Amino acid sequence: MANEAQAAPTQKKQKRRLHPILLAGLIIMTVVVLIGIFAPMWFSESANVQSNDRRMPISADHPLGTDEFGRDLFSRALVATRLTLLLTVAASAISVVIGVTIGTLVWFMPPRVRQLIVGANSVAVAFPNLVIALIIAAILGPGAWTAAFAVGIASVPAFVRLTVNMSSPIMARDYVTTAHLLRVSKYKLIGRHVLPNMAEPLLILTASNFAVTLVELSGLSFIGLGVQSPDYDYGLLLSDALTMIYAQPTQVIGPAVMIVLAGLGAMLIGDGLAASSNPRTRGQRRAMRTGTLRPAPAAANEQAKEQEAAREAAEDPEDEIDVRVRDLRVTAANGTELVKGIDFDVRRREIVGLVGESGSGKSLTAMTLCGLTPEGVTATAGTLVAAGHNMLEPVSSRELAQDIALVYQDPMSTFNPALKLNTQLTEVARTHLGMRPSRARRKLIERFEQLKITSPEHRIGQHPHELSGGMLQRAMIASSLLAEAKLIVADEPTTALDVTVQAEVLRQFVSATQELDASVLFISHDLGVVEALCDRVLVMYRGEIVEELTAEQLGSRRVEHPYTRKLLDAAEYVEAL
Ligand SMILES: Nc1ncnc2c1ncn2[C@@H]1O[C@H](COP(=O)(O)OP(=O)(O)OP(=O)(O)O)[C@@H](O)[C@H]1O
Repeated sequence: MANEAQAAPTQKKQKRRLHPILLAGLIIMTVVVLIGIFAPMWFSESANVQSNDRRMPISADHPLGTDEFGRDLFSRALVATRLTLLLTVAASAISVVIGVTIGTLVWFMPPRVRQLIVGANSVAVAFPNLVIALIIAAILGPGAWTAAFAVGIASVPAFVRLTVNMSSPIMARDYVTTAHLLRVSKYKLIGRHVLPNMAEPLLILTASNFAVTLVELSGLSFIGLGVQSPDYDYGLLLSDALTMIYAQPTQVIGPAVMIVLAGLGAMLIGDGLAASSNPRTRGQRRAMRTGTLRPAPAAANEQAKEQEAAREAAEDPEDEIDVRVRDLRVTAANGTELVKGIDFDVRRREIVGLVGESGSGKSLTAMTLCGLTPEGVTATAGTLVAAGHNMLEPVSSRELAQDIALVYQDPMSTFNPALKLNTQLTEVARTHLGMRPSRARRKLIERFEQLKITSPEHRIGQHPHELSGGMLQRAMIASSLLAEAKLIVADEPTTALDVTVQAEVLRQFVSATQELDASVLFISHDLGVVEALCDRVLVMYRGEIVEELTAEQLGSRRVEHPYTRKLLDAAEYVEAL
């Protein structure tokens, strides 16, 4: 208990910790913004008033020297920050507002018009932003705000694409359909249901795009299409410096450093946001760093003995253990015990079913086993070994991604709607197994064929919203087989499948796992499926494993616990209907 009490405040403190990349980006960006606010107040005179100290070299008075009019170059680089930031913010706002508006409104247009707009947008995305910005700026003529407009418009297609892809699965959700039927106005529908559900990826794109916008605006000013003298931004300062590059090369330092600093800050914020929102890394941080998963407060030597036994078992070829769980407890924030000290093993090549009614704790067990303890709960265990890894100690995400594959219950929320299937499903194989993209693609097509996905070559080039729920579920199973993991944890992997394809998909799934020598923890409500598929079955009831059965015992109905009996009776009743 003392352990628990001590851990709680630490947990609270660590929960607020930002991702290090995001923190670095925010610090850099804060410095740049402060420069933008205060530099024009403090350095305006030395930056703008001409003096006789012309072309002075670097000195204590002039850290970057002076230009041909005697103006301090250090001050000019700092003062230029405000206009540069203002123009970048304006351009970014144009891209976001117009892009998101078009991307959401297309869903209220007739299908043909929508296809036309989405098609035209795909063509626009293929053009480099800078080329589009140059054309618009050349048509509108030179000027700071016309350059901001041109650069802003050039990034609109990227936002349209993201919004269309993100909003597509949201528009198909039941609550949106219901709101539509209830005649909720389209603006309310967008504001209440669509935009909040895609705020995170939009924020990531906005931050990353900010850096690109800043560089493009500087580029336009550099070639004379952006900010015009006597105003100046980083681009114009660089342009002035270029004419003096041989006589006074130090003149480029100020604007160059500032462009890099501001761009780096924005990029790091984008990357940091993306890393924080990645479920795999986010789960790992929660599990490993926030202390939501920790060793049970048992006697330390007892625990060490258990873990040693688990390691030995894993090394013994006669008795290979892929999963060993001892005294796993999951507790909600209000103190309710959701999983109450369960024990089980899964041996190599074994398929173990975990059955139980809704809310019995199956998913919590599976997620905690994979190091993905959900937010709001605390897990403790005496031993927790998954795919040979001691999950109570930090395990690298690379090793986890390689050795444990997860098939989630809800395929719709698992996929990134902005990426094509090939890109996201082959990610682990490419990045962690070092597979060449062409090989990963070929293997994915083979797995799609094995799982009866029609036109696999065409399907892998599609976005998730273009596939049905059942197809996505099969695609997810296919990707779990691609990584050649040692342990596959499948949480209701066939719920969205038609019964006619379910049997065939499960057969192929089993034969693939055998071919890969993988062990499987298979979670299901369906006793029939579990009976046909699994070597052993664990029956879970209100957070406890109440009975463990072999497939044979289940088949011959030799069960003891009244709850298992009830489950069987219910399954037979459904079959008889
Ligand atoms: N993050 C959480 N915070 C608090 N309680 C939770 C959390 N996740 C799950 N629970 C609760 O824990 C219990 C077990 O949930 P779990 O998702 O493991 O059930 P399950 O057996 O997998 O059910 P289902 O088959 O419906 O998915 C439920 O009462 C659920 O409400």
